[in-house]
Amino acid sequence: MTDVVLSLQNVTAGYGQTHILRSLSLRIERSERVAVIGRNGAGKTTMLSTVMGLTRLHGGKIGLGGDDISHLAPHQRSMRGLGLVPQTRDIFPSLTVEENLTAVIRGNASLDEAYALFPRLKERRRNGGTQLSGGEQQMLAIARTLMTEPSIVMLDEPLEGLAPVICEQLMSAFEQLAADGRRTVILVEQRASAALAFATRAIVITNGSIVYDGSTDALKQQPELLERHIGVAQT
Ligand SMILES: Nc1ncnc2c1ncn2[C@@H]1O[C@H](COP(=O)(O)OP(=O)(O)OP(=O)(O)O)[C@@H](O)[C@H]1O
Repeated sequence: MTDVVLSLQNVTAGYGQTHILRSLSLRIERSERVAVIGRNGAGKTTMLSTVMGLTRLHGGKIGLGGDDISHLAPHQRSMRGLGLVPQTRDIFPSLTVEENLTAVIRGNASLDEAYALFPRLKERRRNGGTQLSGGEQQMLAIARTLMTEPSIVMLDEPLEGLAPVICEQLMSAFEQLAADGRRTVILVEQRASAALAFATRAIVITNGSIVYDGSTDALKQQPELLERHIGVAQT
């Protein structure tokens, strides 16, 4: 039996009158690890922001659990378990690490859990957002989203601009997030090789349309498809 937690049905969305996503459909099941990959400008960020309610939906439906959330505001989607870690990180620069976390904490979320995932944040808990390195800011952005107790965590290019050693730490944190099956993780990444190593399912987007949706293992067996839609340099 399938347990679909997130569904997009013929979703068309964009900015102003411009359509970026073109009749996009997909169904994601509980505890899946999904990589969304594609070239710059393919529409990956637009897909996440449309799911979160931050981009205008021109047509189609978005379902969360059994409910149609197409017309809910972003905070209502957050209350229902959607969590987005935006590419822009959006931490509060004038607050300390701990204040950033406590400002959004909800339900049973705990600082201890966030600090266990990112011990570096505990060391830096009294530092202001602007005093953090890029990697620490990314850790804080992720931890902050976890404070809202999401059942679906959407990460938008979390590795962008970070040193390889930090990327490894973040990838290991994503493993922990997904490990116990409590959360569905959707990872949008330019670094396709890292995303494909993490995920069991891959979605490739080109020009706002899905050109591949299937297992990562099967995708890895199709280098010509990867080259055409992502570029060898990105993998
Ligand atoms: N706020 C906006 N207003 C108008 N057009 C936008 C806006 N944000 C993105 N776009 C356009 O939408 C298209 C898809 O952009 P999007 O950011 O979703 O792509 P992406 O696959 O996430 O790429 P990247 O890896 O560069 O972030 C691009 O043509 C982009 O220029």
